[in-house]
Amino acid sequence: MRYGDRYVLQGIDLEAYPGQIIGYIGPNGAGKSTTVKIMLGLVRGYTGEVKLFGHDLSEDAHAYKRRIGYVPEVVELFDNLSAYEYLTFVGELYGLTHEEADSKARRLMAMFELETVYYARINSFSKGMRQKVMLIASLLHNPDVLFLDEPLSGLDANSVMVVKEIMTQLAAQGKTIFYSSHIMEVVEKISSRIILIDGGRIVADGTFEELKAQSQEGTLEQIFNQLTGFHAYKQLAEQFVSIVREV
Ligand SMILES: Nc1ncnc2c1ncn2[C@@H]1O[C@H](COP(=O)(O)OP(=O)(O)OP(=O)(O)O)[C@@H](O)[C@H]1O
Repeated sequence: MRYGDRYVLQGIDLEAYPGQIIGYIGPNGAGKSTTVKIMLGLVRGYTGEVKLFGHDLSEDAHAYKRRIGYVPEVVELFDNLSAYEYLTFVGELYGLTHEEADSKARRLMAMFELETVYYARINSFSKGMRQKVMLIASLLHNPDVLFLDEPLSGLDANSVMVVKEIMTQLAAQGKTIFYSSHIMEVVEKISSRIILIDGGRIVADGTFEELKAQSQEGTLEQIFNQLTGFHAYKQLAEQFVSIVREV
């Protein structure tokens, strides 16, 4: 995949299966979001083959989109709508009736203790509340594949535990979850498979135990640093602070 004359993905070759939670990680700008956007049909112009549920993406975009859920990293849209309006709108886009979407959305909001703000505008919500609304929106239509970009961002400690457990249970029921995050501790614990990309290429692909054995490092953070060739964090921080202190 290239933007202009710059290649941002260079031969990403992977297959994902039902029940996998794939921690899709890499440094800023590595190409994670671009991969996800290609699979969602949001960007075109790539070369190579992308198949979802065994069908090439170019065949019938509409049919497979109903089987996908997506939580984007940055949520700015639909701020003027209430949670009720937004969730029923999304539910209907995915083929639910208004009543089905409303009933499901209302009950899922209540599970996150957000029943009292169901009719409030999203622009009055905290970051964590918005994140919960986005998670509900991505799941209303019971998708088979989920793309989650920093899904725990802004969530408090209790909600983090609930959402992690929801992901585990969804995967146990055969859903495939693509999980992009920079929080290595969570990726390490939750993923059944970890794919590390750097500079548009896959540099590691396996279970945490396999990656650990290959790299002889103890934590995913250390494996990440080793495989992306980054060791100089202390010096970098020192230089940063010394510039800050120049006045
Ligand atoms: N629309 C675009 N036009 C031009 N270049 C782009 C565009 N979108 C992304 N890029 C470039 O493609 C590269 C990969 O970006 P991408 O957003 O996929 O990275 P990422 O791994 O998701 O990063 P992050 O961890 O920061 O979210 C970056 O160098 C970025 O500048």
